[in-house]
Amino acid sequence: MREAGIAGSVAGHAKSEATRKAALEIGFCDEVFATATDAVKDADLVVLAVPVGAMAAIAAEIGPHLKPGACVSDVGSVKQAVIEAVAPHIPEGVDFVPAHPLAGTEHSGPHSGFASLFRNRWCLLTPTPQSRPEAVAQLRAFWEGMGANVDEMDAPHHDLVLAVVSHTPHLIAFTMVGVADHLRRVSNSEVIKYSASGFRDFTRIAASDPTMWRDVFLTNKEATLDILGRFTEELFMLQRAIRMEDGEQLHAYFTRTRAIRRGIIDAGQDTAAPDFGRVAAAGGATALKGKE
Ligand SMILES: NC(=O)C1=CN([C@@H]2O[C@H](COP(=O)(O)OP(=O)(O)OC[C@H]3O[C@@H](n4cnc5c(N)ncnc54)[C@H](O)[C@@H]3O)[C@@H](O)[C@H]2O)C=CC1
Ligand SMILES: O=C(O)C(=O)Cc1ccc(O)cc1
Repeated sequence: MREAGIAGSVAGHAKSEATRKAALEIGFCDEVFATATDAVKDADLVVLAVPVGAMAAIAAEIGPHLKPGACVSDVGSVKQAVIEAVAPHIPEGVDFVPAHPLAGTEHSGPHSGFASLFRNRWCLLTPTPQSRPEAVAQLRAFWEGMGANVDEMDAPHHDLVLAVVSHTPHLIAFTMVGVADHLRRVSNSEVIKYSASGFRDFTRIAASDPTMWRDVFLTNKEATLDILGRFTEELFMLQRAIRMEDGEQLHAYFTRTRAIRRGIIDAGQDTAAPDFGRVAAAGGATALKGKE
């Protein structure tokens, strides 16, 4: 936001004093507040950036303190649950436009952010029937200003898509690292030493924040279980093919998956920065304040 010049000023809130201090030191925020209610005062845009399971509590806290005409958004990895948690606390005259930038790392905290994080990455907006088109357009411009490509979809579809492309793959990575850890015949040092890039990426993903991922699976339960069920069916089919030494089936399967990968095109676009006002960021909630 700051690099793109789309924030007049950024106010932040995080519960931990160390996080607030770090956010100021690295220039992530112009000011930090010990309470979310202070951070959102006079903010034009408030971005909730807490684990999905903590969204309801922070929305309830800030609800009565939001400026009329403000827009509330979030970056949660699951969207239906966030809408259910946040929407009841949004007062009349304040917009709520849920969003999910598909960008991040296994690291957490203010030091994990960097200006190019969202460049050429997708940000999915899942407006509710109550989200005014003007607010949706403004939030789109906000994310495009940081270099993101923006798409809109409804929240249930978002949650299903993410179960396929992110949530279930993360679960598989967590599981595979757990399996390697249990296998006493292969030491942890051998796992690290000899891991090819695929498994190394599993271990990177397995280092992601446990609270965040617990909340993702608890709140996107149905879609994750649906995809996981399909995954295990395919896995059993491949397991059987290996047992039966059915090379033809294995080859046909891998030929199909290779074609899918080759069909995936990385399309990116840079967009112009919108003219945004003053931004207030909260470790847990980020708020954009009036242009000064
Ligand atoms: N890390 C990633 O790669 C991505 C994360 N997300 C989503 O963004 C959100 C935030 O994740 P990160 O920024 O990675 O986490 P983070 O750990 O860097 O920041 C989370 C903040 O929430 C605060 N917090 C935690 N529990 C809280 C509670 N009960 N009440 C109030 N504050 C609380 C923490 O103190 C911290 O300041 C999550 O909903 C996550 O699903 C979305 C895209 C990518
Ligand atoms: O670290 C990775 O590879 C990620 O996939 C980061 C990530 C985590 C959660 C999201 O909702 C979006 C992106």
